[in-house]
Amino acid sequence: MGGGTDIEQSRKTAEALSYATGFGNEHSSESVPGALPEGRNSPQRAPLGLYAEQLSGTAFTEPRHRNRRTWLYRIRPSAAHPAFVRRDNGSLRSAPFAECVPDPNRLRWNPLPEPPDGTDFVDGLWTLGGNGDVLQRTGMAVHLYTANASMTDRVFSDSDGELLIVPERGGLLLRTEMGMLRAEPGHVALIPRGVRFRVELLDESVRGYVCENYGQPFELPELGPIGANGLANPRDFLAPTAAFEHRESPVEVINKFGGNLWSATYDHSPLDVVAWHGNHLPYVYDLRRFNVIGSISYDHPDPSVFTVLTSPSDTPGLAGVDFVVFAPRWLVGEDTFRPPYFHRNVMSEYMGLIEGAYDAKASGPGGFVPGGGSLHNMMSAHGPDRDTFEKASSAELKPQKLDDGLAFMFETRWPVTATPQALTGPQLQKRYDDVWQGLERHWSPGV
Ligand SMILES: O=C(O)Cc1cc(O)ccc1O
Ligand SMILES: [Fe+2]
Repeated sequence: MGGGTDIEQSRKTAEALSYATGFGNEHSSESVPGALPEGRNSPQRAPLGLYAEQLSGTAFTEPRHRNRRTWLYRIRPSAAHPAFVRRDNGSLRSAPFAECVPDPNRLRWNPLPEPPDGTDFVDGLWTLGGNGDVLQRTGMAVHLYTANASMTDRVFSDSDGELLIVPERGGLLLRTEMGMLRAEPGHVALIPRGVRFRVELLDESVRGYVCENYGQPFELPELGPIGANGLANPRDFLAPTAAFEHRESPVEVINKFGGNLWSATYDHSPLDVVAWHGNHLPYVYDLRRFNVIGSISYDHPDPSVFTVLTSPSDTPGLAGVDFVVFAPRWLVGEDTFRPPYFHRNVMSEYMGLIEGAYDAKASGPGGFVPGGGSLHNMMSAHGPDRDTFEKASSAELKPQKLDDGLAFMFETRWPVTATPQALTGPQLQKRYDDVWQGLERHWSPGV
C-alpha cells in the first residue's frame, strides 16, 4: 500500500516544489551552487567532480525550433550499469498492435477496477490500444494506469516514446532526473522520451490515462489567425528545478524498449542529477489554464481549437497525435446546435473523462464516466447521443456556462487497434451503439 506516512512525506515534498516556467524553453537549474559549468557543456572536469552527460530527444541535426536536448551534471554517469534483461511486460502492450483486427465499431469502456494491493505505477499500466510502430517511431498507444503503491526502489524510462500522463483520480509526485513535478487530477504531466522517473502517490489510490507518443515530441500548436496568445499559453507549462537523490543502494531501472520491458539494477539512484540545462524537459500543465477559443456568433467549431499539444507528422497539419481538452467554457452560439455535431472523421478519437460529464454524452452508470473512455475510429459515425440531441435541439439558446466537466481526446491520424484485454475484458460496454438508437425520423418525403 502507499502507506499513510509515505503519502504524507510525498505530499510535504510536493507542496514545497518550485518550478521554471515556459514550454520548450532553454532552462537551467542547479541544486548546488556552482554545479552547472559556465560557458561550455563539457569542461575537462565538470564542476564538483560531476559527470557531464547529454540526453537527446531529437536527432542532433533537426531544425533548431524542433531540437531537444538536455545536459545533465550527475554524480555517476548513466552508463555505469550492468546488462539489461527482459522482464514481464505485465499488461503493457506496444505497436504494432497486431493481436486483434482494427475495429470500425464505436467502443466504450468503464473504468478499470482497483488493482491488487502493492501495485505501483509501472505495474499498473494497462494498454487499451494504439497504432504505428515503436521501432519506426511512429504512432501512439493509449494506456490506463491504476496504482495504490509508490514506486520505491525502482525508476521507469521509456525509450519508445514520451508519456503524457493524465491523472483522473489522486495526485502524483513525479521524481525525474531533472527534478520533481506534482500532477493532480486536472493537470497533465509530460515525460520526454528516455527520461527516468519514479512515481510516488499523493493519495491512497490513483488512476488515469497515458498517451505514449512514439512520434515527434509534442509541441504547442500554431495559433494562426488567433494571434500571439491563446489556447495553452507557454508560460503555464512548469518545468522542474534540479533536485538530486543520493542513494548508494540498489535501484532497478525499468526501460521500455522496442515494446518490451527491460530491467537493470544500478548500485545507486540514477536520479542523481545535481544540475542541468537544456530543453528536453518534463512539464506539468494545469488544464484549467487553457484559454478556450470558441464561436461567438454561430456554429460549433471543430475541436482542433481545443488542441493543447500536437505531435506533428511529416505531413503539415496532419498530427501523429493531438491532445485536445474540453475545458469549461461559455456557449453562446445563436441558432446553433451547440453540442458536438454528428460526424465521421478521418482521424481516430480516443476520449477520456477527468471529471463531471461531457456535453455530448450521458454520464450515469454505463455511460461516459470519469476513468472510462471511448474510441471512435476513423470514419465511424458518432456525435451526440439520443438524449443530448433531443435536449439541445429544443434548448433555449441563452448564454450557457459549461463548467461541470473536464474531458479530453487523443486524436490520431491512424486508426487505433485495441488490445485483446480491451476487447474481451468486462470494462467494454456491450450496448454502446444503443445510445444512438431511437433518433426518430422527423421528415419524410411526401408520397
Ligand atoms: O465528441 C467527440 O466526438 C469529439 C468532438 C467534439 C467536437 O466538439 C467536435 C467533433 C468531435 O469529434
Ligand atoms: Fe468525434
